[in-house]
Amino acid sequence: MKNSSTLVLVGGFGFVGRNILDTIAGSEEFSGLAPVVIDDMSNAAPGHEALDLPHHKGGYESRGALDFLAGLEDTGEGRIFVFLAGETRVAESKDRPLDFIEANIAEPSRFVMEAVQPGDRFILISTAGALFDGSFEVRLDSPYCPKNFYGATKAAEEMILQRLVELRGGSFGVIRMTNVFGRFSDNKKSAIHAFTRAAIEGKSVFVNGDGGQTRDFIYAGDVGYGIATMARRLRDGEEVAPVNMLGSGQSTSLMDVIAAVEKAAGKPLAYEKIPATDLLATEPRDVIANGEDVRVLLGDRITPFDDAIRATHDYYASRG
Ligand SMILES: Cc1cn([C@H]2C[C@H](O)[C@@H](COP(=O)(O)OP(=O)(O)O[C@H]3O[C@@H](C)[C@H](O)[C@@H](O)[C@H]3O)O2)c(=O)[nH]c1=O
Repeated sequence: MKNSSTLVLVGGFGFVGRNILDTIAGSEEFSGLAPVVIDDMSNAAPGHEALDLPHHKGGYESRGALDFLAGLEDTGEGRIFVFLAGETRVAESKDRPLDFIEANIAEPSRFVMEAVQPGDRFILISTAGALFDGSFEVRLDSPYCPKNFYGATKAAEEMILQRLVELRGGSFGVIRMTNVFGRFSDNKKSAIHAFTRAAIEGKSVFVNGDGGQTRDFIYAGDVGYGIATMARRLRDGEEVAPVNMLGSGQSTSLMDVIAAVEKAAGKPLAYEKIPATDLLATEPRDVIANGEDVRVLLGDRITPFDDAIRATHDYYASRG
């Protein structure tokens, strides 16, 4: 039996990181991965205090984070980085574009130059929706055509970090995700989370446009499993593709999201349609990931949409 490999989750106490940690803690399959977390706590999901694992609370770009990495035991197996940090709000990227360059390109680049060592493996978490214009089914080899500034920074980040990681003697892979929803999303402002919280609290929501825009929504538990699986395959020396995608392979409109949230809540959700013309012009109308491509990491382990909405509703309902 090999030693465990250190799995460094940068931004690991946030929404997706917490789902990865949950997966790893819950299954023998991932016992070869020893997670550690670097997180500035700006988006930490509740309950991280109870997690018993090595961590550094502070920005990954700070000296303290690099010292933390240097102080970890060398298992002789090399490290696997999962880089989750960054700006993700499509709607905000047109208002403060330079923040997105700093958070999605400049700071991650500096981190790679300082932290990555020969033999390390680096997984960048990226977006499947925002890299493309929404006019075709997204495939692993689809050419970049972002419609918004956020997507442009993620495309640039993928290209730049790949080169930098390789310059540092590491190996690079990317996992692009469609719209993720589910447990530990307390700080997320995205549609399903906003709608679920509003349904529980009896509040009203805004629907941009006609609500006919579609997204490929994927349950966060599946995303946690998919990312942990890529890390586990790297650790075991299995062949992995440089570009990977996590999605459900199904498309759901915003109005269908409302119907599913109402079903889970057992009551109607009040909403108001607003034009939001400027914002909609910068978004893909439809996002769907190719069904075969998402099975590379997930196989058939894709949670049905209604079950995942119910689990999300129950998570919020239980939090009171
Ligand atoms: C939050 C919200 C969204 N919308 C609309 C905007 C979009 O057309 C659609 C989906 O919006 P969002 O859920 O915000 O996601 P989005 O489709 O804008 O996509 C993004 O999702 C983010 C979570 C990721 O970080 C990004 O990487 C990207 O995938 O719903 C509303 O109409 N009302 C709302 O209250």
